[in-house]
Amino acid sequence: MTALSSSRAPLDNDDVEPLGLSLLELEEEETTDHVIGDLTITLRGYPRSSGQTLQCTGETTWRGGDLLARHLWRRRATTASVVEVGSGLGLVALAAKRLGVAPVVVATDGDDRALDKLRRNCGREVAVERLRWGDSEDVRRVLAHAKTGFSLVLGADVAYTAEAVAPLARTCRALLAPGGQVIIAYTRRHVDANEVLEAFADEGLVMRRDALSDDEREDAGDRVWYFSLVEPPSFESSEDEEEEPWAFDVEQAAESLASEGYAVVENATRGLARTLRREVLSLAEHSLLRASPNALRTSTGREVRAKTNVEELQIHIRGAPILDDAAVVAARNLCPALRDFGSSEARVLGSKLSSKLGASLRVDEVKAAVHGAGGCFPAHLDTTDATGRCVTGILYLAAADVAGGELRIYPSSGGPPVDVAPSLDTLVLFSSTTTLHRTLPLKRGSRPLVSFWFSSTKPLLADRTASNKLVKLLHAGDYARSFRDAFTVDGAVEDALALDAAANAAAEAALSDDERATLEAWRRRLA
Ligand SMILES: O=C(O)CCC(=O)C(=O)O
Ligand SMILES: [Fe+2]
Repeated sequence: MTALSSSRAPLDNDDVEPLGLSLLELEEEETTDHVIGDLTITLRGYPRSSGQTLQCTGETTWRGGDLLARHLWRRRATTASVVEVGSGLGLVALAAKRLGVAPVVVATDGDDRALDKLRRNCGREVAVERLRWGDSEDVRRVLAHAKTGFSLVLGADVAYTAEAVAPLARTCRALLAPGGQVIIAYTRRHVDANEVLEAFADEGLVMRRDALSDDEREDAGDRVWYFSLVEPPSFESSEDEEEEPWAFDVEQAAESLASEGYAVVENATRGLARTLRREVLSLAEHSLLRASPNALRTSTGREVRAKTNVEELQIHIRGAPILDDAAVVAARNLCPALRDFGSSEARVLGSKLSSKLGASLRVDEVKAAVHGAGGCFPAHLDTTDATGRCVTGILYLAAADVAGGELRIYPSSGGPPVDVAPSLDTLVLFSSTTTLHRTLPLKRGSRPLVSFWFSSTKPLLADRTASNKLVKLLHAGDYARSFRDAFTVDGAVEDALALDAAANAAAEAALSDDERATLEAWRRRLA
């Protein structure tokens, strides 16, 4: 079984070794009846219990398949054409055909043994094609049955190894017609549901977990769910996708990110910034942005001061649970470039950075924001490592009339702060975990931007925690000022700042001789 085959999860348990195909010879095939509403579908294949030991499990049926077939029966919706990926014995495809879901139904599998049984079960009723996920030749052959793509793409129990999920998602995307729907019955096994959702989102297929009906929940227990598309993906011509969206040397930026902890690029896009600016401003006009949840908090998390004059909306989050939010759905419909940014431009940037940095970056979040008069972020790090976020990107979208509102970066090298004007089409990338930054108060105009974060499962930028302690001491005055600039100062803010000053004094007293020497050299250089 190769990663591209569409056979199904063989094992419930990672500890169970696949015993090899020879075992197939020992198993007796059997005929089983599957009751789908008022239909009975008879299939020949290996008994379900053998799924625990067989390597090739397209030859038995699985609970996700029963459930998906029943879902079609309950749904009673008709459509133009159906394709099933990883059909196995053919239950879902046969149900689709016999329920009259569509005049065109195509069953597929990537595994030769499964295909034999699939062909036998489907007879002349349902067309059967070999489809190895990610294989464009196979996709082309399947698409011969529905020239503009299939209006319904189905898959049951198809997310069985982590490596197979990306080719699966790509294949579903390639088979889908404009305006079509994808329904995946997912069974919780080795691959986390969020990984599946992310892989589909990476292909522009933003899906969510659907609620099961009571009957379905009874059948499915707590291990099977459906995912379906929240919104149709965009179907711009594929040439557009191929075109490089970024107008700068990403390798060079990656180098600077790795060595300095940040990179600043002007004229970063080929016209995208203008479109995004229009879209982000339209979100503000439609009152779809919300007050920033950032606040000044005590070390116990209690909010001391809310953040003012900053409004924002998360647009893309991996796993996409946020799409239950009506404002986000409205925003995504209103703003196609913003909607696609996470799965197209940001993703392209992430994969280019990845190859340079030797890691695998994926888009973790995309957020649109508009900062108004006085809006300002105090000095902070974006994350302290637990979330796996490693790189922050901000694409600034302000017009020429903007004054103030610079991003101030405090380099880990101990050099002077770097101020970046939030001008249209300026992109900043920096280390989310180690680059201390703030913004300066906005004096005139507004400050629209798109910020995004990449995560990685392994650390890819040098750990600068040690030097950052010194950076914070080096800029302690500006650090404190940034809080006064960002929040209306009252007794509680003064108390927080006094605590911070005491913490700095203690940290400075505890420095090693080497650290003290470094800090003093930095101070002399800045003076
Ligand atoms: O608006 C900016 O330039 C930076 C905002 C920021 O630091 C953040 O959202 O974490
Ligand atoms: Fe930040």
